[in-house]
Amino acid sequence: MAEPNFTPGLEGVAATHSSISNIDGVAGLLSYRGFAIADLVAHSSFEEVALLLLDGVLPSAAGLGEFDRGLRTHRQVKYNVREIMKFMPVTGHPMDMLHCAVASLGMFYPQQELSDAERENTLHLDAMAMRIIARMPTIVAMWEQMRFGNDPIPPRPDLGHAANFLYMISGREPDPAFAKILDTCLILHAEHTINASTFSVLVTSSTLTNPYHVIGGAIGTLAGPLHGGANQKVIEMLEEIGSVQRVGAYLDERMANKDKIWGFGHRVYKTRDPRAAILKDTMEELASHGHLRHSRLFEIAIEMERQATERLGPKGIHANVDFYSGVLYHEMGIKADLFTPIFAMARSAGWLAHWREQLADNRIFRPTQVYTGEQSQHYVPVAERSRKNV
Ligand SMILES: CC(=O)SCCNC(=O)CCNC(=O)[C@H](O)C(C)(C)COP(=O)(O)OP(=O)(O)OC[C@H]1O[C@@H](n2cnc3c(N)ncnc32)[C@H](O)[C@@H]1OP(=O)(O)O
Ligand SMILES: O=C([O-])CC(=O)C(=O)O
Repeated sequence: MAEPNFTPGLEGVAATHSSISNIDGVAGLLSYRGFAIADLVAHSSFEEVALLLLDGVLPSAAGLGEFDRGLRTHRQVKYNVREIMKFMPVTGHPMDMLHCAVASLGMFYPQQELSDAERENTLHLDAMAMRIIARMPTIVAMWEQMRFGNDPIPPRPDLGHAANFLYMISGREPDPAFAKILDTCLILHAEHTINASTFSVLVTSSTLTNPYHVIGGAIGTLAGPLHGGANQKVIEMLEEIGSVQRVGAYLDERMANKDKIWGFGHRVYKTRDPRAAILKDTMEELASHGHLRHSRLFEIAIEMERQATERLGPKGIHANVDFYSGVLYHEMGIKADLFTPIFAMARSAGWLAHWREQLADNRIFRPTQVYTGEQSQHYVPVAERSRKNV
């Protein structure tokens, strides 16, 4: 039998057909359902983008209103979820908490498997997706209060998705400029073709399991530092560098040790990630209007991007979305370990769009492998094995 082809990391291998988003990694372009992300950031909201991703078309005013009302209505999570969270160690990472809490939703909103009729009922799938998108920010914000010994702050139905999250994590009336920045970040993080966590969505969805397992698995995949977890690593790296003057020496040392520069490089983009450009411009603009400080970390980030691009740019390695998102959140006073959970809150929209797309034309994922192990071994009983078998 012919040996199957193996491509490490499945680089360039198409895992599905999809009409959800598209990347031109050479030109540095990203669109959702054919709409350029810059247009969506300029004219849309996370709520509308989530519905666009799920349904494939820009919603009517009535459709958007209904979806938005649904999100606001379903923000509360059952009291039992809070009871489970009480047993989690407060020192645990919020991504670990989110993974467990979202997976636990399957027990409180049971849906072990979807019937054929349910899988074909797009309204039913939309409603399930909407509830998950609505509840993830509440879970993250509950944890932010509970881990410091406070009671969770109930969601406010009069606030939009981004503003309500800022309210729940701080207990303060959100600054509209910050709510707008967070809305921009949520739009930019909502979807990105078949990245690692979305690939996990395809695989999990293809077994017809419930969407809580699908999203739980995706959260776990996003948490890693080579993927969504890089945004926290970036801010820790900038803190470690400490000053603009130390950027060059830091880069020299990491590159000499062949260590990665966090927030740089991408499997698909061989130029600057268009989202990094929008996030940096957003920061510059807000700083120039006095909404954000032009802080030490932002100055270090700018110098870091300049020097790292000088060295790595010729290899096609540039700043990615994780490079500036963390700096923005940091400037808004959000703790570093919440950066990846915020990414997950946004990406839930794209994940659930892929869940729906997979269900619409499903075949279980079952790739093959190139076997590299032993053949035809002779079994030796334990008493007869020599020490070198240990
Ligand atoms: C939301 C997101 O997931 S965006 C990505 C977030 N992740 C990061 O920022 C972590 C840092 N970046 C990386 O680890 C990688 O660039 C990834 C994981 C994003 C992409 O990985 P891959 O496409 O598999 O590229 P790979 O890791 O094989 O790198 C190819 C070459 O570029 C180099 N390279 C890639 N990224 C970096 C980086 N950030 N810093 C230094 N060198 C890098 C590698 O060392 C390798 O060099 P070599 O050919 O001399 O051995
Ligand atoms: O696409 C990827 O490989 C990583 C990702 O999720 C993103 O950049 O948003």
